[in-house]
Amino acid sequence: MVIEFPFENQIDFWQSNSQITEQIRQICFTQTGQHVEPIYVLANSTSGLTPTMTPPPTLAGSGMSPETPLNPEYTFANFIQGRSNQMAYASAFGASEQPGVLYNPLLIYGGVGLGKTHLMQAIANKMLERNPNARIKYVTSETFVNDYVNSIRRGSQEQFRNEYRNLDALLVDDIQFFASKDETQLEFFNTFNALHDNNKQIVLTADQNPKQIPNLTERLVSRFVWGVPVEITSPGTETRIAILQSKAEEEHMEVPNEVLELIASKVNTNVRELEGALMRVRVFADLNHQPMTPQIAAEALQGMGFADNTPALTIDLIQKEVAQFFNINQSDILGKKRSKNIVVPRQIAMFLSRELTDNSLPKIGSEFGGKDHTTVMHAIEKIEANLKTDEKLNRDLQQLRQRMQ
Ligand SMILES: Nc1ncnc2c1ncn2[C@@H]1O[C@H](COP(=O)(O)OP(=O)(O)OP(=O)(O)O)[C@@H](O)[C@H]1O
Repeated sequence: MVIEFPFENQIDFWQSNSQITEQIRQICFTQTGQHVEPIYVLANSTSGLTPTMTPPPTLAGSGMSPETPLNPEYTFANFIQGRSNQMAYASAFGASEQPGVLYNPLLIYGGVGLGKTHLMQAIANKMLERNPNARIKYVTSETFVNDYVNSIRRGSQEQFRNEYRNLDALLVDDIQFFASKDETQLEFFNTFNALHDNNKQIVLTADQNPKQIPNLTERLVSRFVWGVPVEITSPGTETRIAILQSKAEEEHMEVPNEVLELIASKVNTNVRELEGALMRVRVFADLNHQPMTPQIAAEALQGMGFADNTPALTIDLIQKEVAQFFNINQSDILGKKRSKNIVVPRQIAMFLSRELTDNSLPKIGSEFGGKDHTTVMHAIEKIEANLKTDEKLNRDLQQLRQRMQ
């Protein structure tokens, strides 16, 4: 599938290929309802992007797939640990410290977008940091299958074996696709043994425990679970917030905590969607020339199929929004100052509290620093009267309502 992607207005916001890839994943998911992996991002010269993701050279004539480059951004340093991935992190880190020794094979399994590939590649990146000449091959199981089939077709099995067995580490992503491919499973079994017998590191990922993957031969399953099969599950709320904070920092974005909390509360599926949601909120806010507020975030994520748990509008939230809008402090709104730049926002906040919440006049008064209900009534009448003639007031109120819906 080829997706034409309207870079124009949005290019400023995407500074790295990984972000673009993430965004494309999101778009593919929205359009097709399926998780697909974009292969290459081709950028033209006017887009302002350097085409760093152009296809790497093929191994001419060998029938072997082009090398899949490791993503240098997948490191242990930027992987956030939580209860859901602690074991996987510790085992992967252990494998990177002493490849081929303790955690061999290392099998990480769990649902989509939870960090399996990240950890797998972090091992390889760490190994390369220590020894830039380490021979490491990263493939998906589909690539392994294709390479094997091509080697049969071309009679180049010797070359295939050289390619896959003379390694310091072999990383195979998504081994569930070996299911039902008996000949490939036998070839992989032999590859596995050759590497393992020589204490070379093997790292595998799967979408579920291999014992539950149908149509995998028993001897292969027994090899897969030989070392330490570790599961990654969906991160809890705190870990999701920490991941968002780290992502925002990486991208030099200043995002208020309430916004991160809102995104984390809505997107509880996987980390890929979590990151996509953050980017979506950022782009949405920028395109609308609005600051990132919980309301804007909720609007940006509307209709994306995430949980609708937008916090109910409260008087406190209205006061905060109005204060931010008029560039004053919330304490000014609650206080007694009588200067015009404070009195008008205070009256507006009271007016909106009456309009947008179910609170009574006495309750609103008490939440505005213990004021009497007649003060609230006076404020509401004043705003209603001014709305008949004051265009700016109409515009301000319109914008405030939009922010809070
Ligand atoms: N704990 C984490 N800390 C920081 N980033 C994370 C974490 N978990 C996942 N990510 C990020 O989420 C995105 C998806 O992760 P990754 O591709 O590793 O998932 P996966 O489990 O391999 O998914 P799939 O099964 O779809 O291949 C990546 O950008 C990765 O960096």
